[in-house]
Amino acid sequence: MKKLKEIIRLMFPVAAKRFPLFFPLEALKTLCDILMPFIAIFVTPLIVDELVGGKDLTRLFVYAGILILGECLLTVIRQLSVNQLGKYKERLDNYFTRLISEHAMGLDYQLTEDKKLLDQLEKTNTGMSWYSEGVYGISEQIFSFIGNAVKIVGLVTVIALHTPLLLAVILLCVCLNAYLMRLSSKVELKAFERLSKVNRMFGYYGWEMVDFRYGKDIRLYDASGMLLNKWDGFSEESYQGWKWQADTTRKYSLIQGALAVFQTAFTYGYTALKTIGGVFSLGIFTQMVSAAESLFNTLGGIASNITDLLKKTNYAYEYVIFMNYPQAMPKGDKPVQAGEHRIEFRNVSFAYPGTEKKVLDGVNLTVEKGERLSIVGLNGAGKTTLIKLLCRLYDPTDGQILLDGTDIREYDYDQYMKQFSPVFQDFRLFGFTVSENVTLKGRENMDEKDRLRVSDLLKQAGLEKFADKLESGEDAKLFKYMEEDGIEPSGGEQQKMALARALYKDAPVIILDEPTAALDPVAEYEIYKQFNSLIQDKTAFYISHRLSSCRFCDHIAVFSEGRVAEYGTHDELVNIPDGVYAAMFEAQAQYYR
Ligand SMILES: Nc1ncnc2c1ncn2[C@@H]1O[C@H](COP(=O)(O)OP(=O)(O)OP(=O)(O)O)[C@@H](O)[C@H]1O
Repeated sequence: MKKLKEIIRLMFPVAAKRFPLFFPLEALKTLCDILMPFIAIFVTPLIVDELVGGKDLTRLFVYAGILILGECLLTVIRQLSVNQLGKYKERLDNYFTRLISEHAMGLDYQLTEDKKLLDQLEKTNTGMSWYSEGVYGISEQIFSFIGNAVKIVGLVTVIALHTPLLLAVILLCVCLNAYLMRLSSKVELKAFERLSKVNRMFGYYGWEMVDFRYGKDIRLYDASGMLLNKWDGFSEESYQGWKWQADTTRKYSLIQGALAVFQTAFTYGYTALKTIGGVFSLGIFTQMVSAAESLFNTLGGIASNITDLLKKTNYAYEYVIFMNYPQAMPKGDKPVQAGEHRIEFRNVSFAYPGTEKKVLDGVNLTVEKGERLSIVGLNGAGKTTLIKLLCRLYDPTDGQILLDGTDIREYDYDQYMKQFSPVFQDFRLFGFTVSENVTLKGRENMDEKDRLRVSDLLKQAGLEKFADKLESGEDAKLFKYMEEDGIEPSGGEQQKMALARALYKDAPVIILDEPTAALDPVAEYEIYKQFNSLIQDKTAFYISHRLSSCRFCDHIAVFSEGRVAEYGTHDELVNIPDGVYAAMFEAQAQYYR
């Protein structure tokens, strides 16, 4: 009950606000459901008694008219409501899926690799869409429950007035039925728990196999066999889950069928005996039979409402858990000062969540306002991790990062995130147009100024010729996977687009994490030159394995095993005997001599 209350509190106002007619239509449908059986129950005995008794044609016509017109009217209203409600089903599902995705995108980055959260997301999506049908499924059960409860009061009164024994037998059958339904739904819930991880993995491998981005590796490394094996494994596990559910609930379904047959036989036998004995008129006989049948169905209906509601509540409650999932990092409310920033890493150490190994170990580093710092080091030295901490994708395990002297955890998170224009090694372009990828604004929201700026930035990022070649210019859509006429930019072109995106954001701190790895040496030189003049007084971090980029920087920090092994200018570092930087520089220089 507590869970249902939470679901109603969290979901219903949102749904009512988005679709104001949904709940009134449910109420109208319920009203028709309540009235419908009573027309037949009260009018049919009148017709039967009139046929075997008075045989007055006028009365018969009036009764038949009430019966037919009433049922027609209610059926039409009900069908129209059901039809309208059906349209809301899909829309409600899409709307809540959107809310789930919106919430997921707002969660702290480090939670994206939290297995518990990923399982929760899977449970929320399948729980809402498949198992509970979200607001649509829950409200359908609640309205149906209310309708059935009102009907039961009426039907019990009608039957109890004539035969309390029949009422007692029906109630007994219904209680047994409800108990069996409860057992079945417990089994189903267990299967749902068991299948949530399997479904996630199943979905993951299913997508990977057809994802264009994996196409090259699949073909060249013959990975299809391995992927299919994985998929077969999860497919079998999934089948076993469903099989277990079907096998376990089979006996309950069989007993439920037998109960329905017994109840019908008893109703007809008992009331027929009473009619033969002269206790009931023929009209009462028909009234009792149809009221008993209706009561059995309605009681069965209400029992199924309760079990279904309990079951759906458990599934839909996954949404409540997900929407209240605790964020991983504390956030402050201090405003960030406008302008350039001074950044200080003070004794920063870090191990990734769920791991022991310190990827950063006591890092001390200061970057003054407008300074350009180059970070170099071997693979796995911790360079990208340092940037991830600065961008608050993770928080340090120990130590502090200060922006203008204040711990970054104290700042308003959204404002803080606006201070950085990073280009990560594993940046992603979206299936949008070129200009949308740069601005991350829909075409309809871009004005002339934005368009001019995009052209200018693409030029500055070295994409002038690329854009000129495109038939629809900056409105060209990316990726064939998304659009038939989608373009497939080369790795270098994609990297340049990511650079244009960073320049468009125009944040006070620029971070380039190996932004030139896919660029040819001429483009690399041009980009650094352009960037250096474009970013003016901004504070900048450049991570690169090509030490030539260090020429553009004021200082170089050499990382080794999570520590700053060396720090200084290029001239200072190349002269350290047996220094890490000197060795790296010498190794690279050899190839160019
Ligand atoms: N999400 C993660 N979870 C656990 N360990 C991670 C994660 N990301 C990175 N690591 C580990 O942290 C270490 C440092 O990685 P990082 O990406 O910071 O190195 P890097 O210096 O940028 O290397 P490269 O030059 O190869 O880009 C590596 O050993 C890596 O395996």
